[in-house]
Formats: sequence, structure tokens, C-alpha cells
Amino acid sequence: MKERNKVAIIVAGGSGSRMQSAVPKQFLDLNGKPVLYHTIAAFAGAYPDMRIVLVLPEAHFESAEKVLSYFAQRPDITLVKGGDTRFHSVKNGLQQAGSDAVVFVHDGVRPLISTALIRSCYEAALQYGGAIPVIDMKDSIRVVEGDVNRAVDREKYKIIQTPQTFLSEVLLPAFELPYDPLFTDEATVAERLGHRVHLVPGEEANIKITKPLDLVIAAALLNER
Ligand SMILES: Nc1ccn([C@@H]2O[C@H](COP(=O)(O)OP(=O)(O)OP(=O)(O)O)[C@@H](O)[C@H]2O)c(=O)n1
Ligand SMILES: C[C@](O)(CO)[C@H](O)COP(=O)(O)O
Repeated sequence: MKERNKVAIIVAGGSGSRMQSAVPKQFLDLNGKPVLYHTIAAFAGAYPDMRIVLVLPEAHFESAEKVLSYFAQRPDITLVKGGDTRFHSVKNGLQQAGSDAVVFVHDGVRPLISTALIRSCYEAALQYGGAIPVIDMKDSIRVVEGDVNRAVDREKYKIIQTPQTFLSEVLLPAFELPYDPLFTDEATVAERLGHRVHLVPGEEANIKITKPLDLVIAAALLNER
């Protein structure tokens, strides 16, 4: 299959309200370096020709310099300002994607992403037009409808991760759709335009740092490597 340009849109334009820290979680320390450093390093190291688009809150553009100062060799990075929602941040990043590319959209706060997962998403996107990583549920789950709740079969559900990886000709037109609050990831947007979503096995360690406990878990996992 023909090789493509590779563009990682790392979205880090959020405020991290659930983390309840004064500094947005993407800039917090994780084993001596900012969370975002680990995320950027994973993509920069996955393919030598990876181009990185880093989406940040405009007020934190200066913090990017601090993150990049940890690199011995500064990766090829374009800074873009974030939007009001994750959808709008991705849309801003996509303006830098260009054509004939495989586009990886990844949460800046998933710093434990592996090279193997980035590459398996790339290969699957070339084959199927797009791919997203998923993992199984470990807990029992219930659906709550008003005052009523009932157990459901967890085998029918998957936990969704990033990098959500698509050919540029799939993702760019999808992000011209009007915003819908249900657009919490890229697959949902592509699906709205009629694309079938291909799933690849994700990784348990590819956690999203959302609450304080996640940072503790991420630090422990990094120590294991
Ligand atoms: N307007 C936004 C909102 C979110 N994100 C990014 O999307 C990723 C996943 O979002 P989430 O974990 O929800 O981050 P926050 O929105 O920052 O957190 P919270 O919902 O707790 O405020 C994060 O890397 C976050 O920075 C973004 O780029 N732009
Ligand atoms: C894209 C995502 O990380 C997949 O699990 C998730 O949907 C982001 O959602 P959030 O509401 O921004 O946490």
C-alpha cells in the first residue's frame, strides 16, 4: 500500500476542569517532564516523517516552549490555538493537515501511547480509511433511564481511546459538519457522514489523564517501562 504523509494532531486545548488543578493537566509533571512532553515524544519517535500539530489554549502558547525545551532535538511542530470544545480544537488543527495524509488525532493527556499502537492505527487507516483503538470493559455496567436501571451485556460495549486515525479525505469533509454535542471523538463525526468505523485493539495503559488518580497511575506505569 502507498505510504502517506503522517500528521499527528495532538489536542491539548482544554482547561482540565475535572483535574481541579491551577495548571492545566497537560502541563503537569509526570516523572520529571510535562505530561505533553511524553505524548509528543511518542509521536515524534513513531515515524521519522511524522509532522505534529499541537493544539493549545492561546493563553498557554508560552508553556509550549517549556515543554519543547525538554527535547534534545526539537520535533517538527506547528502550534494552533484551541477552540471552545474538543471538536473545535480538532477542527482548528485539521486546517494544518494538508492533503494525502494519514491524520492521527490524539488526546494530549494520553501520554502512555506506544509506538506499536500508533503504527497499528496507521496500517489500519491505510487499509480501511480510518481506525480507532478500543479496549474491553472490566466492570459490570447498567443503563439508567429516569428512575429505572437495568443490567446490560458489557460484551456489546467498548471503551474508546485515541489516536483516532483517518485518511485526510475522510476527516476533513466530516469536520465541515455543524457541531453536535455528541461529537466527543472523531469516529462519531466520520460516522455521521456515513463512514463505517474500524476498531483496532487499544492498550489498557493508554489511559486518559482526567482526574488526580490518573496521574498517579500514569506515573507508576511509566516507572515500569
Ligand atoms: N476545548 C478543548 C477541550 C479539550 N481538548 C483536549 O481534548 C483532550 C481530552 O479532553 P479532556 O480530557 O476532557 O480534557 P479537558 O477538556 O481539558 O478536561 P475537562 O473535561 O475535565 O475540563 C485533552 O487533551 C484536552 O486538552 C481540547 O483540545 N480543546
Ligand atoms: C476522545 C476520547 O478520549 C475517547 O475516549 C474521549 O471521547 C474524550 O472525551 P472527553 O469528554 O473530552 O473526556
